Amino acid sequence: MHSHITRLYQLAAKPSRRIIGLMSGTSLDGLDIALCLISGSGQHTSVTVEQFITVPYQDEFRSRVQAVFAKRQVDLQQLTLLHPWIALQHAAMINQALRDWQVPASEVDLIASHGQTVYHCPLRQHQDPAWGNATLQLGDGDHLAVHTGIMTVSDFRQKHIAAGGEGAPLAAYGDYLLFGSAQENRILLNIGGIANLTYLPVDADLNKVFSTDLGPGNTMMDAYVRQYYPALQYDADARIAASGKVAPALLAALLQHPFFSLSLPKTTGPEVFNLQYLQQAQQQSGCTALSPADVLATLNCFSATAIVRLVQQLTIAAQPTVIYASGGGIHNPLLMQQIQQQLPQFSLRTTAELAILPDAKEAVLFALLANECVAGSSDTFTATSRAMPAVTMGKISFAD
Ligand SMILES: Nc1ncnc2c1ncn2[C@@H]1O[C@H](COP(=O)(O)OP(=O)(O)OP(=O)(O)O)[C@@H](O)[C@H]1O
Ligand SMILES: CC(=O)N[C@H]1[C@@H]2OC[C@@H](O2)[C@@H](O)[C@@H]1O[C@H](C)C(=O)O
Repeated sequence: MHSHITRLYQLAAKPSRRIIGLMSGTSLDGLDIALCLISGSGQHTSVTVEQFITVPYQDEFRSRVQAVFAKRQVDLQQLTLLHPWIALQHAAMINQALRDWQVPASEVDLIASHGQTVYHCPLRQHQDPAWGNATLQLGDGDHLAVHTGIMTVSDFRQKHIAAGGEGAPLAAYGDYLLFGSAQENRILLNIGGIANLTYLPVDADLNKVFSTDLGPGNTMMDAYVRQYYPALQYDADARIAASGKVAPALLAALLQHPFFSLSLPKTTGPEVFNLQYLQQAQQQSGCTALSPADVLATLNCFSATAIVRLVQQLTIAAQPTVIYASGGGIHNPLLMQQIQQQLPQFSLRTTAELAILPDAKEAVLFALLANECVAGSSDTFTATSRAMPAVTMGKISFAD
């Protein structure tokens, strides 16, 4: 037997594993690195986040990724070069974080790497029956493993698609393992570039658990700010949006997108919700002469309304229901205020109240998926629904 396999076997048998979860999301703001101590697996999983940092991306990283990001036509050489290059950038960020935390690589069992999504195209989006669901994440796992010296699990989304899903959201798996409650229905709402939620009914009956994308979280607001205020990356604390007025006709046009009428669960991305879509909605509604502040106020309200409408569609058993929010959108006070105002029957909190830092949550979820990949059991997820195929996800790369 190869010594790699022996090591993998020993790793799977340990009572707890130290796993670095990585998330590089659609906002392109930075790499989230969560150093997690994960005990057990399946229903018996518990996590302590020992360290967390978001390493901001430099302009060079952002512009190289943006050259292909969510674009139908790209330079194939650039795409090919990016695959190892992103992994090398991420490896350098991990190595630096471990030095700062004074944690030797030999004390880390695994890296769980989401990679960088560059294109997401489920069948219901591209609508060409000759093809199926597809998604592409760059940042090769072998390069990460070799350049950190740490065994790496990567490319989680392909197995979900192979087993009948759309490749996203994968949040339901980790949310189910960590946050099920016997006292209350829980909605885990993540507001990143794209907003998604996981619904966990009381007792977290696996047949009813699912996660779905909701529509744009920050992505359209960020894209607009980056175009009209080139010195800014986002509308910090919604200062610009708060100084504008919502344009009802534009809001109504934005809410017409067919994505909102698709059945649940569903997925989307900046391939759909982007500035081109905004321009189209402005023309349709005759709102082409709005001030940037009014456009941002409307986009902010659009994201809030898309989230609220989907939550209102859920069939929720008659128990108290609490929304636990995470992701960068929780730092947007206008967005959070609109969500709470439009959903007065729910209490809106953050995952900090469940002992997981809201900014770290997605990185932790990928660490959990890697833990399941090496130490989980095929009995944990038994649902046969399209939402949560019962498969382990991720590909294993050895470091030598
Ligand atoms: N103080 C703030 N005020 C307003 N918005 C903020 C603030 N801080 C962060 N954000 C928003 O959060 C975004 C980053 O969110 P996050 O890191 O959760 O996204 P992501 O992980 O890239 O997205 P996804 O989950 O869709 O892949 C920023 O681009 C910005 O829009
Ligand atoms: C294809 C892709 O990268 N999708 C992301 C994106 O960011 C948020 C939303 O769109 C979600 O579907 C997903 O990420 C989270 C982590 C998920 O899979 O649960």
